[in-house]
Amino acid sequence: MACIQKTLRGLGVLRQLPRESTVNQTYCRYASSYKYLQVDLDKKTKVAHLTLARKPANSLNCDMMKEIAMATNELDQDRDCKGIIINSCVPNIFSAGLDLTELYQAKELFFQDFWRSLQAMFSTIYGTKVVTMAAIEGHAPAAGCIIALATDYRVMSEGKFNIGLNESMLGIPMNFWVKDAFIATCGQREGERALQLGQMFIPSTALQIGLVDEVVPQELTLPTVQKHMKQWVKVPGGARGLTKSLIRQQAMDNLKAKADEDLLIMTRHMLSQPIQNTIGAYLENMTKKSKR
Ligand SMILES: CCCC/C=C/CC(=O)SCCNC(=O)CCNC(=O)[C@H](O)C(C)(C)COP(=O)(O)OP(=O)(O)OC[C@H]1O[C@@H](n2cnc3c(N)ncnc32)[C@H](O)[C@@H]1OP(=O)(O)O
Repeated sequence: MACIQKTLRGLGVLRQLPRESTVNQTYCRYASSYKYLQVDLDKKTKVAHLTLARKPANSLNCDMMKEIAMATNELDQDRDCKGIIINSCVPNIFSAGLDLTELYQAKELFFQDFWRSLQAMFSTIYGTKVVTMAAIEGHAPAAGCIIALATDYRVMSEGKFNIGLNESMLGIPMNFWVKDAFIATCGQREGERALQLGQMFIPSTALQIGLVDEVVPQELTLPTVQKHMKQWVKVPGGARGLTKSLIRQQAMDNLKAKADEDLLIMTRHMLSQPIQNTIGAYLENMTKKSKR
């Protein structure tokens, strides 16, 4: 965790937050600290719910990604927290991925802050020693899928929802740490196919390729995650946490070592005219669609 804090501090993401605003002895809510999240920690079960709450689609703007990193870090530091469930309060959408309105015609300095915040959000969730699970009750494209990939266990709702890394289809080339996380989860062959094609998956296919661990009716999604979490937090935390670090440390070290390089490459790509044109056209389509 020292590594996560160092990364966050380096990225200017970590700031002093109030330790907690206590509602009562067994239930505490960090929500007052966050604009785009609700964070509730049940001190009795030692399980926190980190609920994405940026309507209308939980698109990830720079501040929201910073908040997710800070909240995860804060929970990681809290002795009363053994598990974090990430879910959404937006019906049928887990997260619509990066906020394209912030990416469109972004200035270089802002983009750098934005990308560092994405790196920090991922590495904080991926690197925390506490158990993390995603209750995916709707769409999870691109960076929405990245949040889910960073967790230890994913349950998705049945329905007409999509999950996956569609970056190629948006003209955005894949980067190394997202590719690594996808391949670690779904394997080399699936990675070669899905990442080149920018494929999105319906829940049953996501289950087949191992992108999610379970698919259940929507109303059972959160209860199913809560049931699994109850089991996982029973495992002695020291041993489980060290085992998790052992498995994820290499990826964390790679990201830390190559974060600047990733930023440089992605700045060049994302601010290039062809990608900006694609994002502009995509935004125009979304506006037309919602006017219909
Ligand atoms: C190697 C790179 C690593 C990381 C890179 C990641 C790249 C990204 O994350 S780029 C973002 C990719 N995201 C998408 O392609 C999804 C785009 N959105 C959708 O497909 C749909 O919105 C949805 C399937 C998520 C939901 O569809 P639904 O019909 O329910 O809602 P909409 O009417 O489409 O959207 C509601 C509302 O939200 C706005 N919005 C949706 N997505 C975004 C977004 N990514 N950024 C900004 N705003 C978004 C949409 O315009 C609507 O706004 P209004 O109600 O104000 O019109």
